This record gives sequence, structure tokens and C-alpha cells, in this order.
Amino acid sequence: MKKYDLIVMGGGAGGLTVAAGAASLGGKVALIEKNDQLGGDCLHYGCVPSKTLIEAANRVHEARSLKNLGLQTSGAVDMKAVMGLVRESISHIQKHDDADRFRKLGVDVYFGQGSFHSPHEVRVKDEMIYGKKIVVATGSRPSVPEVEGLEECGFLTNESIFGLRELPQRLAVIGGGPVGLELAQAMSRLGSETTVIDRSPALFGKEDKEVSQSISQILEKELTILTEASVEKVEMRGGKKTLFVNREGVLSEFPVDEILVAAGRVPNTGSLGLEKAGVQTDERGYIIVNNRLESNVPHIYAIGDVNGAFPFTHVAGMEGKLVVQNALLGLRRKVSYDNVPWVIYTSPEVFHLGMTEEEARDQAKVIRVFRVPLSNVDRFVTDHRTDGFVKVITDKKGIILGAHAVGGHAGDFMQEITAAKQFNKKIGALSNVVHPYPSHSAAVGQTADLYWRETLFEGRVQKMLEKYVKWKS
Ligand SMILES: Cc1cc2nc3c(=O)[nH]c(=O)nc-3n(C[C@H](O)[C@H](O)[C@H](O)COP(=O)(O)OP(=O)(O)OC[C@H]3O[C@@H](n4cnc5c(N)ncnc54)[C@H](O)[C@@H]3O)c2cc1C
Ligand SMILES: NC(=O)c1ccc[n+]([C@@H]2O[C@H](COP(=O)([O-])OP(=O)(O)OC[C@H]3O[C@@H](n4cnc5c(N)ncnc54)[C@H](O)[C@@H]3O)[C@@H](O)[C@H]2O)c1
Repeated sequence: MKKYDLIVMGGGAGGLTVAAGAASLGGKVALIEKNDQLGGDCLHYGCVPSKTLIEAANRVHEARSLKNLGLQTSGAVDMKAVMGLVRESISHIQKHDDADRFRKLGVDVYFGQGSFHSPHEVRVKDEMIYGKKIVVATGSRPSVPEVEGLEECGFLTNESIFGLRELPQRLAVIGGGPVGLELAQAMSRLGSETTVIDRSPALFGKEDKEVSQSISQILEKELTILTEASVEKVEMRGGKKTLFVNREGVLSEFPVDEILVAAGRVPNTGSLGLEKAGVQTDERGYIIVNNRLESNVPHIYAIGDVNGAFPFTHVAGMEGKLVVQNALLGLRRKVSYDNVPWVIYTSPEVFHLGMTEEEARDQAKVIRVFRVPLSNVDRFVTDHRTDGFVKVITDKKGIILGAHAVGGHAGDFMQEITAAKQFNKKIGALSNVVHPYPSHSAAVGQTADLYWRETLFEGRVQKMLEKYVKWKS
């Protein structure tokens, strides 16, 4: 039996980070991937294809609005061409995740489903391998709600939508989380008449309330959004997939050409044989880990979507780096999600870092909220894209507790606040950072300026300043 310092189960964002990091440090590493290519969900069915689809859809949307500038555009979108772009993005990035690259780093790559035989032994196909330490990074898959007739009528998920060859004229999206909304808006901009059905009372439930209200209102201009709605059953009627949607006890029919299920995720743990290793999961199947990312069996770690903490690619990567240090170097580093931002790539984008205003009010005695609407920021005015705002929440001394934005490019221009928070800089420090004029990032500078305006020009400090200036002149 081959023996390894580290076995990594799952060749996605998290697993690849661990395999590359551990091999670079000289560890003997095995990487097991169930599919026939490395890269995981993000590359094949998630971030990469969805962002290409979003970009294509935004370009189509822009082109259609050129009539404001006197140009007419016409014609339907060629879905085959759009999906060609999607495939190009995947194959370009796939090169970084090529199995040979990992083999050159010294990693033994096994293709096949891995499952535990004992706490240190993993079976892949007919081979058994031994790992001193084992990292589970097997990700998650779409959760499909039990709805009468859904299976029979057929539906898409993020695993099949990027294989579409034709644009559905009418599309229903079950689930209005990040997956559902990003894809719903993209499909709508490409030309599908799109309805989003979500059972919760409001969309963007994890966002700051003001953010969720603002972005929901913006999206409602492009999409039909039904909240507190549930799909009771689906039937084929006159060649259409007809959804029966219950809203406050009233049943309405929605005939569509396609259904996208985006109703959350379930972890890929069912076929791992975790019971043979004694690894515990929660009631939803996620592997329970401590803050060093160890499961209840200390030499077995779980990172990425499979531990259910923060299902994002950048978090899987961050956790992967930490696990390399803990598993291979014997450190006892603890994971912290305090400075982890996320971005929802709707148009406009939504940026989230740290506490929402509501969370901050619950936890801190005194908070300060600094808010700048994008209509006050010259670059957004010149772009004619003034929808949205920046909001920074601090404690009374200006220590950043949370930062949020709705706006074009928010995922990029807000990132300097992540850096400030990570390096323990107060909001006021960002006021001293010079922002080029006219840039989108000036929105951050202007929000930080509010801190000094309030601090210097309100109350006791202002009176002292006035006295000082009188005395000097
Ligand atoms: C449509 C969509 C868009 C998204 N967009 C973003 C985004 O813009 N930004 C962002 O940060 N996140 C995004 N995400 C989330 C992101 O894709 C995941 O958080 C990320 O892929 C998690 O990485 P992972 O390594 O945990 O799992 P994965 O990347 O899914 O990798 C897990 C791997 O394990 C393999 N595997 C499973 N079982 C076994 C087994 N028994 N043996 C061996 N291998 C196995 C799988 O085949 C897979 O390759 C998106 C997700 C979706 C669905
Ligand atoms: N830009 C990004 O970083 C990005 C993009 C996409 C996904 N992701 C990650 O993937 C994760 C999963 O996203 P998701 O959107 O699949 O899941 P989610 O859990 O965030 O949202 C699922 C939505 O579906 C609704 N829902 C569930 N069952 C339903 C039903 N039977 N009928 C109607 N509505 C139902 C829920 O109320 C919820 O609003 C996210 O938490 C995020 O971390 C990130």
C-alpha cells in the first residue's frame, strides 16, 4: 500500500490549494478527484462559467441600450456562441488546474471516487492508499426540492445550464440566492422572460437590510420576483412546463420553457464512508470542524463547501492554506472569517464585508454609520450609473465593523476597505489615501471623509478648532 504524508480528497478550489501547497513544502501528497478533470465546481459549473455568462449578458444589455445614443441594435442572441465563450473561459483556466501541473509538483493524482476504509486508509477504484493526514475537500452539489412532477418534467441546475444550446423563451428559477439571482439576471438580459420564485419573505437575506432592499428594487425592474412563494407541483401542459405556485394560499400557473433549480446546496459527503473513519457530520451532512479545521478525528480535516462554513472559492483557498500549515507543519493556526468579503455579481454588484448594520447594533453599544449614495460620486454620475451606495459601519472610535455596497464594480472598488480592516486601520485612515479623480474608488474616500467631517465639525472638537483658528489669526 502506498503511504502519503497527506491525502487530499477532492480536486476543486480547496483541494488543489492544499495539494500544491503541501507538495511545494516537500510533503508526499496524493490527490483524488472523482471527475475526469481537476478544477471542481467553481471552474466547471460555478464561478467561471457563470461570470462569463454574466459578462456576455451584460454586453447584450448594453448593446440593446445603444438606442439612447442613436444606434439601433436588433437580432436574437446566439446561445451556442455564448456557451462557446463559456467553454473558452473554462479551458483557458483549466490549464492552471491541469493534472500534469500537479504531477510536476510531485503530487500523485488519482482519478476516481475516494472513500474511507478506515481512519487512515482511503480506497480509490481498486487501490487502497494510506494517509498520515487526510483533507476532505469534496465540495457540494445542488439541492433539489421535492416537488411533484419536477423530476418528470425535467429541470436545469448550475451543472447543466451551461450546456444550453438555445435560449428558453420563458424561464422559471426556483431559489433566489446568489446562484439563482446571478443566473436569472443573466438569462433575462440574454432575452429570457424570467421569474424567480423564493420561499423566503425577502431576497438577499444575509445582506444588510438597506442593501437587500436596494438591490431587490433594482432587480425587480428586470425580473419577476415572487417571494414567500412555493412551487406545489409541475406538469407538462401544451408543451410547456407549468409550475403551480402557491402565494398566500393562492395558486397561480406559470407555463415556462425551462426551470432552473437554484435552491441551495448539499454537501458531497454521502458516499465518502465517513462512518468508517468515525468522522461526524451535522444533521445536513456537513463535516463538523473546529477552528483549526480538524474534524472530530484530529488527523482528518475538512475545508471548502463540505464544512458548510463559508461556501466561496476564496474561502476554500484560504482554508486550504491554513490546513497545509496545520497538517504538514504541525502548527495550530485558527481560522477567522472576520475579514472575508463576498460579492454577488448581479448588475449592479453587491459587496459584503463583516457585520451588517443590524448585526452591529446587536453587538456594539455605540455604532457609527457612514453612507454615500453613488449619485454623489462624480465617476458614477459621468457613467450614468448612479444606482447604489457605499455604507461603512464602525464603532465609536472608527474601527471598521462592516462595509457594504451596491454599485457597478463594487466588488473591486470596495476591496481597499477589506485591506484596511485586515490591517487594523480605522475608517479615517482611508480618508488620507489619495483616490484618482474621477474613479469609482473615490466612493470609498468620500465615505471615509464623512468620518472626519463628523468628528471634526460636530460637537466639542469643532468648538476647540474655532477657538484655535481665532487665536492663530
Ligand atoms: C453557479 C455558481 C456560481 C458561483 N460563483 C462563485 C463566485 O463567483 N465566487 C465564489 O467565491 N464562489 C462562487 N461559487 C461557490 C464556489 O463554486 C464554491 O464555494 C467552491 O467551488 C468550493 O470549493 P471546494 O473546493 O470546496 O469544492 P469544489 O470546487 O466543488 O471541489 C470539490 C471536488 O471534489 C470532487 N469530489 C466530490 N466527491 C468526491 C469523492 N468522493 N472523491 C474524490 N473527489 C470528489 C468533486 O468532483 C469536485 O471536483 C459559485 C457556485 C455556483 C454553484
Ligand atoms: N458571487 C458569489 O460569490 C457566489 C455566487 C453563487 C453562489 N455562491 C455561493 O454558493 C452558495 C449557494 O448559493 P445558492 O444560491 O445555491 O444557495 P442559497 O442557500 O444561498 O440560496 C437558496 C435560495 O433558495 C431558496 N429556496 C430553497 N428551497 C426553496 C424552495 N423549495 N422553493 C423556493 N425557494 C427555495 C432559499 O430561500 C434561498 O433564498 C452561496 O451561499 C454562496 O456562498 C457564491
